[in-house]
This record gives sequence, C-alpha cells and structure tokens, in this order.
Amino acid sequence: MAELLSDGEIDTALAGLPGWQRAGDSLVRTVESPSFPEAVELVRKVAEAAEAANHHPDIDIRWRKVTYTLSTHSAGGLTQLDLDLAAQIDSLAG
Ligand SMILES: C[C@H](O)[C@H](O)[C@H]1CNC2=NC(N)=NC(=O)C2=N1
Repeated sequence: MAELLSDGEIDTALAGLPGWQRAGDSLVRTVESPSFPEAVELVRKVAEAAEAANHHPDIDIRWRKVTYTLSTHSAGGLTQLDLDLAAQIDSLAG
C-alpha cells in the first residue's frame, strides 16, 4: 500500500503544483473549460488516466467548472499516487 506523505513532503510537492490546494487529507483543483462539452471531454481523459493507474479522483461537475479531489482512501490521506494523478490532470488540462 502507498505510504502517507508528511506535511513537509506535501508542502514541497504543492510548490510544483500551483493549481492545487490542500484541504485536509485531500488535494483539490477546479478546472474551468471553455464549454460544458470540453469540460466533460477532460473528465473522460482524466477517467482514462485514473483507470490506467487504478487511482480515482472524486469529480464534481458544475457546468464548465470541474473540481477534482484527490486522496488515497485506502491509506487515509495523501500519498505519492495523489501527486502523480495531480500532475497527470495538469498535463491533460493544459
Ligand atoms: C481495489 C482497488 O485497488 C482500490 O479500491 C483502489 C481503487 N481506486 C482508488 N482510488 C483512490 N483515490 N483511493 C483508493 O484507495 C483507491 N483504491
């Protein structure tokens, strides 16, 4: 099982993930797309990446704004799996 990250490790990682904020045991980013179909298309790509990694975000779709919430539920907090998925979402979101 992936190991929980320390507060220091999370702070260091967040310095390189400017769109993301920590909210307790989660990382959160809201991505605004130009339109609803484009927002859903991004969700589809994120879903593909998440399924390939077997690590899944919570996703809240509100018109063209989508909020991704990352946490490793089995570990009860943040792990490297969440940092990796955050970086993947960033690269898909552009
Ligand atoms: C059995 C399977 O490995 C687990 O249920 C996976 C699936 N996706 C997951 N996603 C996330 N975010 N946390 C998990 O603990 C998790 N567990």
